[in-house]
Amino acid sequence: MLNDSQPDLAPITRHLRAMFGSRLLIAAVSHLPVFDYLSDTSLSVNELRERLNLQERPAMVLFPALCAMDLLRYDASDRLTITELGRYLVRQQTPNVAGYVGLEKDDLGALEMVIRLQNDGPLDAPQGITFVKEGEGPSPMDDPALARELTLGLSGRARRLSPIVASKITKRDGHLLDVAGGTGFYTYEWLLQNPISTATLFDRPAVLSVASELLDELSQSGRPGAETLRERVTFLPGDMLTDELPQTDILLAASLFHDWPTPTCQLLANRFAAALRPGGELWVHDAFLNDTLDGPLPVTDYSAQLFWGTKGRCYSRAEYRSWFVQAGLEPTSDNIPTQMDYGLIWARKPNG
Ligand SMILES: C[S@@+](CC[C@H](N)C(=O)[O-])C[C@H]1O[C@@H](n2cnc3c(N)ncnc32)[C@H](O)[C@@H]1O
Repeated sequence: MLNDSQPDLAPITRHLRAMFGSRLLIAAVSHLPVFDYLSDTSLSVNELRERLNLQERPAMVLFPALCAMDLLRYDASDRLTITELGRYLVRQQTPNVAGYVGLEKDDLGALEMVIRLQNDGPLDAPQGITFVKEGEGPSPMDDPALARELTLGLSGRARRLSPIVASKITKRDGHLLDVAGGTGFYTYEWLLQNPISTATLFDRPAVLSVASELLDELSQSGRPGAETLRERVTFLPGDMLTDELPQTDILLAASLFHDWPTPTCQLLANRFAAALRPGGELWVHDAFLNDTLDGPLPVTDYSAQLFWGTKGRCYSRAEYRSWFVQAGLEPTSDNIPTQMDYGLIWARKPNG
């Protein structure tokens, strides 16, 4: 069993994700070019978006990242302006390091980041988008080999974080619905801590077959209660965007919203609210931007990674809570850290 007294693995994922932040920096300095537009004026988010010809998602990945790098900031009128540090990226200033950053301008990752920023995603994705199943188009989550690779790729993080998450979300005799539950570890650990409760693991069929194998392994581990898991879990294949979801007391959305654009997040929040029984709870485990959309740096780097690979980005708690309110839920003010730059927030469905 793991718990939060063990080392936080965040340094590893921070080093990994810094690559995507670096690509944003090079794109902003050498290709877009953000610092030229802001060199002698401040601009609102929408004004800067228009000048750069960026859609909402790439702008909400790039601008928070440049703020987190202390290169841009919001002034008292909520307009973006260059910081003292950022002035060293303005070409008219002497000295500046825009040319030095520009030595990397032909880096293939940076060039592809520019394309993705300008296009709000890759120009072409013949196999579909990572971790996403939407409509009739191809999805790697429906290809047995790719679904296995991607699901097992998440399994180490899930093994590590799931006991911590299970210890922090509500203990309850009732039902947990783990939507887009992937490996199933969040479900299994919660059931181990709630010995008479039941759960549904909802995901694509190819993902659930990997989750079932992982459950076989856990069931035979000798851990107390592990032998009861199989009879308490229902594997439910489906499409969370269109299929009916079973009624539940607790709904867990772990690393889920961040794969989707804002309108889909609102749709999902509405669907999840409808699946909750009165008094039920929607729990989100994710990495959150500051409500001021200016950091923290590990999360803006993660947002850049998600922008690169999925249809989503990281969102602030305020953005989540606005979806919850629109879905008829009552957000709590709890901000519960876990590890690896993740945390939990939750909302309640009113009674009756
Ligand atoms: C980033 S993974 C998160 C998995 C797990 N919750 C975790 O935290 O490890 C996203 C999951 O969403 C699932 N998914 C994507 N689109 C889906 C859809 N339309 N219906 C159901 N599941 C979907 C994927 O198969 C994948 O397992």
